[in-house]
Amino acid sequence: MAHAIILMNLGTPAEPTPGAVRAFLREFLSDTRVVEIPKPVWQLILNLFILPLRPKRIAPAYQEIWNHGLDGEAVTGSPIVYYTRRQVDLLQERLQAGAGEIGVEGEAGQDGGPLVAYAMTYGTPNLSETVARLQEEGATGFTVLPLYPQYSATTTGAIYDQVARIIRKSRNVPDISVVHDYWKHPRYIEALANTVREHWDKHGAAEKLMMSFHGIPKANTRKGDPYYEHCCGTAERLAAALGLPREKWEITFQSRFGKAEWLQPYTDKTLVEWGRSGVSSVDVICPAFSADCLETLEEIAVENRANFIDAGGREYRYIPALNAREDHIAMIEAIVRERIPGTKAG
Ligand SMILES: C=CC1=C(C)c2cc3[nH]c(cc4nc(cc5[nH]c(cc1n2)c(C)c5CCC(=O)O)C(CCC(=O)O)=C4C)c(C)c3C=C
Ligand SMILES: [Fe+2]
Ligand SMILES: [Fe+2]
Repeated sequence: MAHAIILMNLGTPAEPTPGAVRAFLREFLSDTRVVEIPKPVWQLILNLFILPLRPKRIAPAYQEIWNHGLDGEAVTGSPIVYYTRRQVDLLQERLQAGAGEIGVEGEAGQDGGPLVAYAMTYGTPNLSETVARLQEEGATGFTVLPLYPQYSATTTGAIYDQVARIIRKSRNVPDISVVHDYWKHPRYIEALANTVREHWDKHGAAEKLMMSFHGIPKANTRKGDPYYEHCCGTAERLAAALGLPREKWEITFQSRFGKAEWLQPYTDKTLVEWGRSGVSSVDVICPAFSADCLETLEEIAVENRANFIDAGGREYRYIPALNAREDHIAMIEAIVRERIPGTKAG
C-alpha cells in the first residue's frame, strides 16, 4: 500500500507565446472559483476583450522570466514549474532518507517512503492525470498539499473542487486528503524569518519591510473567504519573529485584475506613496508565493521597483520566495509526515 504526496501550485503557460498564454488564461479564468461574475456575462467579456488582448501584453513578461533565476539559480522554463519540480525532488529525497528511520528501505513507492509528484491547478500536469498515473504505480492513498500557505477559495478552494471531481468519478474512492492551509505553522513563519534575516545580513535592513500578498476581490472577504485574515495573521507573526516594530513593516496586496475593488492597501500605490514621501529603501517579501513566478519576478522585482524608484525611492530589494530552501522543504516534510500512515511527525 503506497502513499503519494502531490504538491500543487497554480500553473503556467506551456510556452511564453501569446497562443500558449491564451490557452492558459482561458482555462484559468474560466474557473468560477477564480472569477465569480455570472458565467454567460463573464464568458462574453473573456472572449471579446480579455483573451484577444491580454495574452499579447503578458507574453513578453513571460519571455522575460522564462529561464530566469535569482541568485544564480539555473532555472529552465517557467520558474514556477522549475521550483515545484525541485521541491518534489528534494522532498522525495528527505522522505526516502526518513523511511529508513521508520524501518522501511528501498525505492520510493516500494515500501521505501511515499511517492512524490506535482500537479498544477491549470495547465499541465493536471491533478486527475497525476492521480491516475500514481495509482498505476501502486498508490492507494494521497495527500494533496496546495502550496498556498493562506487559504483562499480562489486557489485552495479550486483544488478541493478538482479533488471532489475525481471522487465523483471513482467507484473505489481513493483515500485522499487536502491540506487546507499552513500559514500558522511555526516552521513556515521561521523559514520566512530566516530569508529576511539572511537578506539583512547580506544587504543591511531597509527602512521598511513590505509584505506583499497576491490580492483577491474585496467582496470575496465580505462573503466569507478567510484569505485576508490569514494574510494579516501571517504578517503579524512574521513581524513578531523578526522583532519588527509596527512602523517598520506594512502588509499590501498586489496583482489586481479588473475594475472591482481588491484587498487594500495596493502594493503599487503604496510604493509610489512611499517614494514620494521620502522613504528611501524598501525590502519586499511575498509570503503567499511558495515559488518565484511571474507575479514576483516581473510584477514585484521589475515593475514595482520602477514604481518606487520613479517616485523618488533609492533602494529596492526583492527577497526571493522560499523555493527550494532547505528550511522550506523541511517544513513541507513536517506537514506531510503528519498525514502519511505509519510515519512519525518530523
Ligand atoms: C482574475 C482573478 C485572479 C485571482 C482571484 C487570483 C488569485 C490568486 N493567484 C495566486 C497566485 C498566482 N497568480 C498568478 C498569475 C495570475 N493570476 C491572475 C488572476 C487572478 N489571481 C492572472 C490573470 C494571472 C496570470 C498573469 C496575468 O495575466 O496577469 C501566478 C503566476 C503564474 C505563473 O505562470 O508564473 C501565481 C502563482 C494566488 C496566491 C491568489 C490568491 C490568493
Ligand atoms: Fe493570480
Ligand atoms: Fe501580475
